[in-house]
Amino acid sequence: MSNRVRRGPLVASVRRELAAARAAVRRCLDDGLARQREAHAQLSAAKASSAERFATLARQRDAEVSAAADRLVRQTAALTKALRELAAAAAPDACGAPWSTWPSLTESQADRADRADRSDRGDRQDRRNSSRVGPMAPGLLRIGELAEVGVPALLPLLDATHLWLTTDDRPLSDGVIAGLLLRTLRSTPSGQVKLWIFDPGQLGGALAGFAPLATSGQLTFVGPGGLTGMLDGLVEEIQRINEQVLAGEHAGLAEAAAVSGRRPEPWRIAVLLGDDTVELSTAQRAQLDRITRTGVAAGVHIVTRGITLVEHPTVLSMTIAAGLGVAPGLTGELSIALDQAPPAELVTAVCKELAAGPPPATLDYLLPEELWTESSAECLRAPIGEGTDGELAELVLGDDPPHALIAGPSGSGKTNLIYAFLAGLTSRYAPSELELHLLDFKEGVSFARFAPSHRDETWLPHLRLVGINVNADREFGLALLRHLADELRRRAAAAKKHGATKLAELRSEDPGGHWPRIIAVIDEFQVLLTGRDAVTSEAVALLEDLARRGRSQGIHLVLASQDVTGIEALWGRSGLVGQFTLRIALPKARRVLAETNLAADLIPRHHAVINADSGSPTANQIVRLPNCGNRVEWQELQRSLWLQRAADADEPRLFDGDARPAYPILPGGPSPLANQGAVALIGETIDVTGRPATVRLNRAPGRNLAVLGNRIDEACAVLASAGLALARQHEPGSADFTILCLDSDAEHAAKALHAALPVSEFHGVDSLYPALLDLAESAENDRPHYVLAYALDAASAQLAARRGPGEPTGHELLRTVLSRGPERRTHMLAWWRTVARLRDDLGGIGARLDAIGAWVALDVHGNELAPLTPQPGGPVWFPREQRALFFDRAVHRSPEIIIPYEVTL
Ligand SMILES: Nc1ncnc2c1ncn2[C@@H]1O[C@H](COP(=O)(O)OP(=O)(O)OP(=O)(O)O)[C@@H](O)[C@H]1O
Repeated sequence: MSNRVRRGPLVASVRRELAAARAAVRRCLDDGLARQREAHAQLSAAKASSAERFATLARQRDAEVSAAADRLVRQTAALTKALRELAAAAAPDACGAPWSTWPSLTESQADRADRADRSDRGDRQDRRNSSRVGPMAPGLLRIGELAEVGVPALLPLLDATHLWLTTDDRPLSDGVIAGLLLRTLRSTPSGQVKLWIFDPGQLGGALAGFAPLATSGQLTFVGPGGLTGMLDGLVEEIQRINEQVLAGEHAGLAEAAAVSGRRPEPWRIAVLLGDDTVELSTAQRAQLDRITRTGVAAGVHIVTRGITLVEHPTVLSMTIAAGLGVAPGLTGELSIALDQAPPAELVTAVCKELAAGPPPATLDYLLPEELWTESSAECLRAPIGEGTDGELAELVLGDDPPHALIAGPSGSGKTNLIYAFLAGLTSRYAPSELELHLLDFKEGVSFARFAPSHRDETWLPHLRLVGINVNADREFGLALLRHLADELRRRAAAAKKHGATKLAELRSEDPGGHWPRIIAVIDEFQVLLTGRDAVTSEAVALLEDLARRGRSQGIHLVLASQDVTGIEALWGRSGLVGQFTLRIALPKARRVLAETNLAADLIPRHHAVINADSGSPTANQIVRLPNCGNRVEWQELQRSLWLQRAADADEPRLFDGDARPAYPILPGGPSPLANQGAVALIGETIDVTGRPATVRLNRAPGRNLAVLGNRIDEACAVLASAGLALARQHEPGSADFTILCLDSDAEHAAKALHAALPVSEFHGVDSLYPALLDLAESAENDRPHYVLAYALDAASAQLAARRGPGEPTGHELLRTVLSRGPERRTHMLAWWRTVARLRDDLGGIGARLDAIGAWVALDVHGNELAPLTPQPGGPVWFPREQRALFFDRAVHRSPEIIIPYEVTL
């Protein structure tokens, strides 16, 4: 029972709990079912809207993709543009321009000339600046375009890399090399890149378009056997540059150039075009490796096709296959669509232009901004061209160096250099500061432009004397030196008086004096020193004196010579040469610099080596000379200088060895002095002033003149000028003239003179005897009577003919007139065609010739004149056209050379 009782509450409790649990479960179930229903409802609703939502999302996605694509296009375009701009800046002008835009192809010769001309007229200073040589390497060089990107593919080369091409397409790779070379050459100053091309496969044919550069020394084609020499040469260059140019101060030429502002050495590029036949020897390989490792710093670059280069940071390698290039070191994986080779005619045209060099600067390059502002008290200083530093390079003459020697073979530009120096000097110094004497011993008229002429009335106001075509007239050179020696004496005396030891002191002690510096330029001066005769010995003595003492008196000599003989003529006289411390050597000049100084062999044309230390190799200055020969430019300069001259400035004296001096119009008229002896003019002396040669016909015995020789025109000219001059000195009608003409060839001239003289008789061979008889027997004692006899020896037979008893022969009469005439004021001026005939007429061998006090010899050799001169054996004289030897016993120690006048009757 008790168990039943006790079990009852437990059951009930369980039942309650079970009921509660059941209720809870039922509630849960209901909730679950409700949520299930709700979820089903949601699912149904979601299912209903998903298609639309998907479509929306897809739309959103598409829009974003398209916006991103747009952005990509825009950004790529901007990037490409920026890259292109960058490329254009990195590869400017010739470095990057497509071949079709290169001016050489599109610009005609005329356009180029016009462009050069326009730039010539530009501002002088700008031109000086623009002509300066840029020291830095050009930009990057275009070889094609990055295939996928369309951006230029650019390579560095100068001062940066060697280039090693491996290729299956030789023409394409050679085109790449040609393009690189052409761009490099065009974008560096002329002459600053030297090329070697080793092309054993085609013997230079692969890059034949560059051949014009070989003519100007910018390119060397290396033959199959020349590789060793070329590599050895480049190794030596690198070594030299390291030792002497960089000298431990700079890491490379690029750095040296950046510091100094000028490139001390050109770039050197060796192009090696290999093929299957080329196998480098061990030695060649070793040299190539050395160049590869060390070359870039020294500006030496290798560009190879098919020849392996050693691995080195400066080696850029590129593989060319299937028309594309891949250069991992440059563009990574990207391939390069390579440009076509430059057109062959473009290569040749550009190379021809480069070989010709840039158009030379001209005269105005040397002129100052303002004329005549400098003082020459201390020295004379003028530019003659542009030095390697781009600055004007000057010649200086003063106390040190005092004198200059210029040398160069024919055509090397000596005259041009002298023009350049004169332009610089005459535009800086006024004529009161500088006087010029110019003498040219060669045939030609290079200095004639500085004197007035019928074409141009102007002259160079500094010029006192100019001698042209003097080649045969060494005496004129001597005359110039004598003139300078006189001036030297005058200056030395003035310096002594003022206690001055040099020109600057004299000028400050004597401020009112006229003490310009004097420059005497003698071109082809060796002609003056060629003979072993009195002219040479006197010239050398004078030159020595002038060279030694001229320094302190402001007299400067500039001697120019074409070949060694001139210099050697001086070389034997070390004292003389030593004074010429300023040396100027034109290309290939020999011996003007010191023996060990070979610079003149290395300079290109239109350049000069200036050396102010007697040619010592360390004092070389290389100068590029402008073209100063242009006549029109000179005329312009000369006119502006001429217009500034002083109002009383005299014209310079022009001596032209090829011209006959005209009979001068003498100043004044009849002179009372004529009564003591009138003066016959017989020609012009070879002298700085062009002084007339005269014979005074006074009452002294022997005052007759003999003209000797066969040259009819000149003999007639001597008699005509003598007759006209004599007539001019007497009152009209106060003197008599008798013309004797014994040869028909001279009749025209004799009659013309007869007509020109106031009171004159004319006799031919028929009336010769009576005329001589009159003259011999004349009682007249005080009236001047001049007998002008033409070809007197032609009447020798008549003169010798015997007459009746007691009658004198014509010869006797003639001798009487000659010997007794002068004291009665009757003078004979007679022409004999040989000395022997003169002697025959005067009495034959052993005849005394005292009656001939003066003579003029034309084509007569010196030894034939022995009986007429005090020198035993006669004077040293070889007849020359248009020149005569003149001797007047009354005034001369030895005969002098004269030029018969050109007389127009
Ligand atoms: N710096 C220059 N630039 C351009 N042309 C030049 C230059 N120097 C000389 N020339 C030209 O070269 C030619 C020869 O020059 P130049 O007459 O001065 O030589 P040279 O040495 O005096 O010759 P020669 O002794 O035969 O008279 C001339 O036509 C001249 O115009």
